[in-house]
Amino acid sequence: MGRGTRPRTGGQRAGEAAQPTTLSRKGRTGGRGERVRAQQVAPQRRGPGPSQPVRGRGARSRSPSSSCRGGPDGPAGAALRTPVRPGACLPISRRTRPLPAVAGAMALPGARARGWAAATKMAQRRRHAEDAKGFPSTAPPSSRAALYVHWPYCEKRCSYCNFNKYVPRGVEEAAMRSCLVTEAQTLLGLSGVRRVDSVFFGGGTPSLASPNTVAAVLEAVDQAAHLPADSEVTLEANPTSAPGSRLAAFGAAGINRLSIGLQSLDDKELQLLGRTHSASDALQTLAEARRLFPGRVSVDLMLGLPAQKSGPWLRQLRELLGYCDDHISLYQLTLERGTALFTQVQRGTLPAPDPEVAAEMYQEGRAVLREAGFRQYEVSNFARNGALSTHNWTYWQCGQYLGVGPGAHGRFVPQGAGGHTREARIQTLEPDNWMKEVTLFGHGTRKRVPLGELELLEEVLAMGLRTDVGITHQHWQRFASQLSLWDVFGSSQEVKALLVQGLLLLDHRGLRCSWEGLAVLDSLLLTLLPRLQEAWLQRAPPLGKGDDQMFL
Ligand SMILES: C[S@@+](CC[C@H](N)C(=O)[O-])C[C@H]1O[C@@H](n2cnc3c(N)ncnc32)[C@H](O)[C@@H]1O
Ligand SMILES: C[S@@+](CC[C@H](N)C(=O)[O-])C[C@H]1O[C@@H](n2cnc3c(N)ncnc32)[C@H](O)[C@@H]1O
Ligand code: SF4
Repeated sequence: MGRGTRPRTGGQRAGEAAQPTTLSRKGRTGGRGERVRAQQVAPQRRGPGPSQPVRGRGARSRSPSSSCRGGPDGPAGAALRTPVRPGACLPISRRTRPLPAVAGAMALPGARARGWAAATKMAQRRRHAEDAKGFPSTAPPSSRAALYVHWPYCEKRCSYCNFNKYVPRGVEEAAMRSCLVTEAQTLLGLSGVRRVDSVFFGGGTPSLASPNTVAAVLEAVDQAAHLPADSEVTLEANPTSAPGSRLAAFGAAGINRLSIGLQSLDDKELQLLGRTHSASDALQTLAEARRLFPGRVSVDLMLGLPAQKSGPWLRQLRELLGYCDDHISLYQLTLERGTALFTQVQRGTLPAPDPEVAAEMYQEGRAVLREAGFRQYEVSNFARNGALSTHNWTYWQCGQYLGVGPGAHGRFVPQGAGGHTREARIQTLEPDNWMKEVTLFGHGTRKRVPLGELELLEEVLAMGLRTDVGITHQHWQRFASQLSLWDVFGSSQEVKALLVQGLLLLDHRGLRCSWEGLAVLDSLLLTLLPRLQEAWLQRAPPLGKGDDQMFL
């Protein structure tokens, strides 16, 4: 099938948790407002607006998987117009408009003043204490979770970025640290989680935070739950904010995996993106990171920039192969309304990125990585030597995760809320407001949305198919014990057509995309999601409340 003959897409936007179809459903949030307040959620100010529903016409034409991290993202229909959208890793996408910088705060106090010794000591204490606790590694899913921590500050606004980030004059780091610790403790308590399998410090630019802050959060997590020494603990690092000595201090604080925002190996492109680093800065950081965290360094590389051509980009990728470690993420640029790049393209001072060229880059790029021994384990993510990101894997497998910090997202079953219903949560976006709320309530949750049965299944489908293993029968049954994958998809003629075209596989293992299918996942979901909705509505009535699903 030639290019352009079928709707193509690939995934979601870079760097976000691919998830909640739910938080973004119009009409669902309104009626819950009162209940939410009654549940003592911190007062709402503003935040991500409602996004497109998953069902209905608008939703069909956009990719559910494109809503990756904190809010609705790309324009409706982007999934059809855009050939591939590799990118994002987390659930919700965000319509988080960057808010004004925090004014009048002091410059980086905290760790720099205190030195790294405290951080190192804390990390060591954590490691030693764990054996004594004797936690079973086979804790039930309801008592396990991943934990995301959002550091909302950056040195400078990149021209393309619409994440929840702020460029302050200074940061009240001690206050921020204390609030992150408090919120982590509160959410761990609310969730009843007793074991944290991974922690991810994302942003913003968490490599601007002090290692003391990272250590304090990890210490709190370990005390409130249990953080095994071999848990994956990732930090996103920007090249210019992460010299070797600082990276080492993060290692001493408990970080054991780094995700470097390299973005490009072309200085002109880096300038266009408004990055503060050069290609040589990026390579130097990468080399230092590999020395300190061998086998546990990832790089983000962007594609589909205005005027970018496939040949030179592939040369960059090949060059990168000479320097990189065992994990690479390829993120297609999403032109975000409200960013400098969007305005430049809108005014015609820059050409719009060509989706056909981006599709070509993605297809050829993934082939290059395959040849180099990388497994494409997810739409945008490639690993060799088993270096998959376990944190992001939890999101794709619809495991529980807690979101700590301004604008963080989480999904977990709150204890004491009368049962097993999983909730999507989003924390208040603006850091000062979030800190006030954490101080008052112990957390800055601004929205809680219980996930309905069908919504959860839609997520299991849309998220699971992003991975190369797809959805096994066993995995599906954890969420839908009375509706098998065969029941849902086995008799659909439309699904059969996708199987015949070799885009999808449904067999004794479960449902998954083929290599070709993974690159056009969003278009497959246009068929699969409605089929799931139909089958779910026609299913035999459940025996009793909660009998047909486990919401874990
Ligand atoms: C851009 S991805 C980069 C991942 C990187 N390529 C890697 O392999 O580690 C950032 C990750 O942070 C997490 N994340 C980002 N924003 C988040 C948010 N607001 N709430 C929860 N998790 C978030 C997700 O796990 C997402 O995959
Ligand atoms: C939000 S950043 C946070 C980490 C760090 N500050 C950095 O810049 O690498 C995480 C990733 O999201 C990607 N990203 C942000 N906005 C994007 C967009 N509009 N399109 C594609 N990728 C984007 C960045 O390139 C980066 O690799
Ligand atoms: S440094 Fe990262 S989070 Fe900050 S503006 Fe740039 S891309 Fe966005």
